[in-house]
Amino acid sequence: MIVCKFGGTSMADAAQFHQVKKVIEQDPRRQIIVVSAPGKRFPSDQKVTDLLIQSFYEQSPEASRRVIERFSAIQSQLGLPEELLTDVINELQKRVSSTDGELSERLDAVKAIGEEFSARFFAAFLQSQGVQAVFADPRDIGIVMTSPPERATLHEDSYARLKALNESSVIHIVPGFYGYTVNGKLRTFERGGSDITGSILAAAVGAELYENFTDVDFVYAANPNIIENPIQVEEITFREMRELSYAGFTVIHDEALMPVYRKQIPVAIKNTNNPLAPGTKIVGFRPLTERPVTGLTADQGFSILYVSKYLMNRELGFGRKLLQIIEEEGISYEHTPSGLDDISVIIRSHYLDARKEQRIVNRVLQELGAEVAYFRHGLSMIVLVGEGMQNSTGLAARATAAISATGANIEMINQGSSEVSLVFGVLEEDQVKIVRALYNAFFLPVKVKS
Ligand SMILES: Nc1ncnc2c1ncn2[C@@H]1O[C@H](COP(=O)(O)OP(=O)(O)O)[C@@H](O)[C@H]1O
Ligand SMILES: N[C@@H](CC(=O)OP(=O)(O)O)C(=O)O
Repeated sequence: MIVCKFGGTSMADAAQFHQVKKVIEQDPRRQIIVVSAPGKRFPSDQKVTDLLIQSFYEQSPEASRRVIERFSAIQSQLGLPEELLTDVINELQKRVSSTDGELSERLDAVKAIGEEFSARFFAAFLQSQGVQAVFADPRDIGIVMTSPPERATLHEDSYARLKALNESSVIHIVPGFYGYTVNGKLRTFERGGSDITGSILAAAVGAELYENFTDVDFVYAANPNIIENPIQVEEITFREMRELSYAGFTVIHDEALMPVYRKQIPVAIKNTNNPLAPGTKIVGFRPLTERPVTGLTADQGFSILYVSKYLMNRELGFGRKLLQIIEEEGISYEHTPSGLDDISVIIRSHYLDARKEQRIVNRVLQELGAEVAYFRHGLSMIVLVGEGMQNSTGLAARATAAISATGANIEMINQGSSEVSLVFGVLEEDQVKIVRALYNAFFLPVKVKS
């Protein structure tokens, strides 16, 4: 049994529906198919999920109209029953105008329309082509979620229920991205969460492989939107992929790796439109290569809380108290590089606003007796990742030299959460030139001086 996930670009229109059907028919083991909402048909297009969010917040008839237009085009081009489109229209109108529940719950219900109807339409299309396929409602098969809305996680009891999918002989078309709480409340994962749905199902049924289909032939050593023709990564460890996915590699969601990793189920990242290409294998272990760094990535939208107090390192519990203040504001943090008399806390900027920042600074100065405390914004995190890094001497020096040669300042350096990553905090405006400099330093053949 193979579990496949097809992302938004793979489900973007009727032609892609035909292509996904072709891919499924290439291997009879492809029995559980997770699909995302229709994504971009071309670079400047909009994902249906983004249009649904607009239709919710802006109560925008234009955004709702464009959602219906996307599904209408698929329905008419595939000759699907009109009732399916009517259902989309009715469900969209009902959920956007609902006043039942908290705002974030109502938003989840609207966002999930994209995946639900992508799956319903695709199942209907396969049936119209004589394929034994059914729409698998997350409520019925047991994708049980825990709160909170928008970033729910799977309830551990789900695995026992989902295992039953193993006994089925028909192809199950499962909408990604969402499930239901024990009280029947719809909850979505974080953005990009259909990857998580696929991983959960693969783990639950003990799949021999989890195939994550997207629109690129490989995972590349750097974002192909920044580096032209980047080096292909044919094999990568779970640990490396998690570090890279966490900080900007949008090709797979970082939380999608743990369920399959626990069961040592291999993952393959493949291209829906070039399915016979080998793709990138995500494995538990791989032999080290001559290249210590496997990939590099960048993610922007970070802030830094800088705190300084003489002899801070001698004050028992100073760090804990500082992080307690952050926690009491409902903020999670990313890194806390520190020195003898100072400490920095790296935070994703979307958690912050002027009033929160002022409250935090005041408490740090008054309650912790800090001499200096302030926020800096507009930072990017650049992450170098590689299993070979831990045994590679001089790597940090090579990286800092490459960054310094661009004229950019390094605001922060930190060992990542595992010894396979190194994190540099830089100004957002320097991000692209630094990614290019690091890519040249670690991936381009060294130009031997003649
Ligand atoms: N290192 C990388 N390797 C491959 N793709 C990457 C990388 N970093 C970013 N990407 C981008 O991720 C995109 C695939 O993710 P996404 O757009 O979410 O696709 P899907 O719709 O299949 O979920 C690729 O088209 C590519 O532009
Ligand atoms: N459609 C949802 C879930 C998802 O995973 O989409 P994609 O597979 O296109 O990244 C989102 O945009 O977040």
